[in-house]
Amino acid sequence: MRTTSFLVGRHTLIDAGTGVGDLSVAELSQIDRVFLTHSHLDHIAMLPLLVDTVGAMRDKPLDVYASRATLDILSAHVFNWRVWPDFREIPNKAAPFLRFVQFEQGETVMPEPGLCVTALPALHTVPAVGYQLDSGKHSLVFTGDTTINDAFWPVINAVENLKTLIIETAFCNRERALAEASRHLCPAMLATELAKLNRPAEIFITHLKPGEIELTMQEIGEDAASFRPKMLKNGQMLDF
Ligand SMILES: Nc1ncnc2c1ncn2[C@@H]1O[C@@H]2COP(=O)(O)O[C@H]2[C@H]1O
Repeated sequence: MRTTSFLVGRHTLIDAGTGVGDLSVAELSQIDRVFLTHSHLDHIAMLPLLVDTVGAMRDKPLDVYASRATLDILSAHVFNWRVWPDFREIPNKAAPFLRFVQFEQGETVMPEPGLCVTALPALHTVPAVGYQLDSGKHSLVFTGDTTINDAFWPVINAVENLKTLIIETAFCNRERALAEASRHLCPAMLATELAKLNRPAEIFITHLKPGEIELTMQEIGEDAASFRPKMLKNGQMLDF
C-alpha cells in the first residue's frame, strides 16, 4: 500500500506519504524540499523518517513548505519531542536538518529553475491546498485531498498551459455519505467537478481507497467518460 507522494525532478517532493519508501537513500538525500497539501498521516507519514535518515548526509536543511495551519499541526503533534524529535533544533538551531517555510494558498514560489509552485484552494476536513506545478512549458495541477469546491475551478481554468490534472476520487458511489463526511470525492461528485473544467487536460485519478479501486474506476468510466480519466499508477512518470 502506497500513499500520496510525488517526486518532481530530483529535489522537490509533493507530500510525503508512504510512496517515499520506494526511493533509495541516495535519492532521498537529494530531496531539498517538501510541499505538503495537508497534515493527514497518509500525506506526511514519511517526513519524520526522511529527515532522520538524510539529515546528517546533507549540507542544508530539508525545507517543508505548508500553510501556517499545517505547520502548527506538525509542530504540536509530530515534531514535539514526544512523537518525534524536533529536527528544527537538531543538530542545532543555527544549522538544523529541518526548516519550516510558511506558504499559503494563492502564493507562488520558484524553488528551483524551471519550477514554479502555486498553492491552490482545496476543501478537506483539515486545512488543505492543492498545487500547480509550472515548468514554464506546461502545468500539472494536483488537487490534493478535496471535496466539491467551486473556488478551485476558476483558478484552474485560468491556467493557460494546463496539461495534466491529477484529481482525487477516494470512494466509490456507494460510499458517497463517507466521501461527503470525510470531504473527499466519489465518481458522481467527480463528474460534477469535472463539468466545471473548461480547458483540455489529461486527467489522472489518485487517492483511490484500497479495496474499492476497480469499482471506483469502473464508475468513473461511466460517470465521467467524456474526460477519459485514467488511474495514476504507482511509479508512473509524467512529463510537463
Ligand atoms: N467520519 C469520518 N470522517 C473523516 N474521515 C473518516 C471518517 N470515517 C472514516 N474516515 C476515514 O479516515 C480517513 C482519514 O484520511 P482521509 O481523509 O484520506 O480519508 C479518511 C476516511 O477514509
